[in-house]
Amino acid sequence: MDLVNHLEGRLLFAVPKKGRLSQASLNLLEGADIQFKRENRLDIALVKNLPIALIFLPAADIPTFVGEGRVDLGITGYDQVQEHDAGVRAVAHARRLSNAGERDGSTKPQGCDTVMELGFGYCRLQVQVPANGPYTEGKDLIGKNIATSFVHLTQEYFARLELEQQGVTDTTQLAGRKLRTKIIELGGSVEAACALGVADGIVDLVESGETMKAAGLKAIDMVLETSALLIKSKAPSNPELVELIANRIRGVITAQKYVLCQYNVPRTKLHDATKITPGKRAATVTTLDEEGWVAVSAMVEKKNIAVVMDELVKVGATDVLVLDIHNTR
Ligand SMILES: Nc1ncnc2c1ncn2[C@@H]1O[C@H](COP(=O)(O)OP(=O)(O)OP(=O)(O)O)[C@@H](O)[C@H]1O
Ligand SMILES: O=P(O)(O)OC[C@H]1O[C@H](OP(=O)(O)OP(=O)(O)O)[C@H](O)[C@@H]1O
Repeated sequence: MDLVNHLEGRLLFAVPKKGRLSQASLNLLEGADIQFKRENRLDIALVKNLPIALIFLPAADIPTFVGEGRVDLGITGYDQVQEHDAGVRAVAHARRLSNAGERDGSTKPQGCDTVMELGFGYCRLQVQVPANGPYTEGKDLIGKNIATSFVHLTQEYFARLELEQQGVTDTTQLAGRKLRTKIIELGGSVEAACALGVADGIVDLVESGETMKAAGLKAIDMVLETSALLIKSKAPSNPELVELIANRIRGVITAQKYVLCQYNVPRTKLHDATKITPGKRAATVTTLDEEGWVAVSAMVEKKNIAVVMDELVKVGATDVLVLDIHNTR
C-alpha cells in the first residue's frame, strides 16, 4: 500500500525511530491503545483504531517537523527541543545580520508547545573534560576545541562564558555570536573525541556516568537537565484528537507512577492512616462487616510504597495489599 497517499485526514504523530527514547515511546503508545503494525523498514504506520499516522523519525529531527507544523504531535527529549530552538535563534541572528528576512518577507518558524513530560529519558547535558587534565570549570575551555552533537546549545553556552569573561553583563543575545571557542560537530560517540586528540572537552549527555567514566572524563558543568516530552505544533490539524491522545498518555503515566494500596484499620486509627495515604484526591473508605474497622484504598506513589507500608503497620493497619494500576483516567 502507498502509505504516503493515505495520510490525508490523519493526525501525524512523530515517534523516535531508534535510540534511548524509542522503546519507552512504543510502550506509551501501547498503553494508550494506539494500535498499528509497522511494516519492515517503513517509517510510516497507519493507526488501525484512530485517524492517526505514526511517523518514525530520529529524536533530533522531531522538533523540526513539529516546530514547522509538518507533524502535529511528537515525542522527543527536552534537550532536542532546546537544541532545535537554539538553532532557530542562530538562523534568525544570521538573517538579521544580512537583512534576508526583511528582503524575502519570510516569517519566523512556528516552534512547538510542550504538552507534558513523559517521565523517562532522564539525563543531563554536561561539559566534560579529561579526568586527569588541567580544566576545572567551563571558562577554562574558552578558546579550545569542543566536540558535541549539540552544536547550537554549546555555541550559546560558550558565547555566554566569553561575554562574561569580557565583563559584558547583558548576555541575552547569545545566538550566532562569533566565538573564540571552536565547536566541532560529531554525530555520536562524542566521548571518544578527547582521547583521540580531536577535542579538549566535550558537551554530551550523561545518565549513569558509565560512558564518561570509561572514556576517562569528568563533568565540570551542566548545560541542562532533560527528559522525554510530548510536544505539539502551534496549530495541530485536529486539536480534539491531540487532547484525547494527551489524556490517554497522561492516564498511562499516572498508572505507571502509582500503585493502589488497600488495607484494613481500626476506625480510631483512620485519621492517622489516611494522613499516611491521603490518596490522589482522597482515600476511599468503606465500612467493614467487623464492628469498629474500616477498609481503605488509596493511590500511592510507587517510589514511596515501602515506607508507606512500614508506617501503616506502625499505626495499626493490617492486611495491607499493594496492587498495580494498569490505566487510569
Ligand atoms: N544515556 C541516556 N539516558 C537517557 N536518555 C538519553 C540518554 N542518551 C540520550 N538520551 C535521550 O534520548 C535522546 C536520543 O538520544 P539517542 O542517542 O538515543 O538518539 P539516536 O536517535 O539514537 O541518535 P544517535 O544516532 O545520535 O545516537 C536524547 O536526545 C536524550 O533526550
Ligand atoms: O551516562 P551513560 O548512562 O553512560 O549514558 C551516556 C551515553 O548515552 C548516550 O549515548 P548513546 O549510548 O545513546 O550512543 P551515542 O554516543 O552513539 O549517541 C550519550 O551520548 C552518552 O554517550
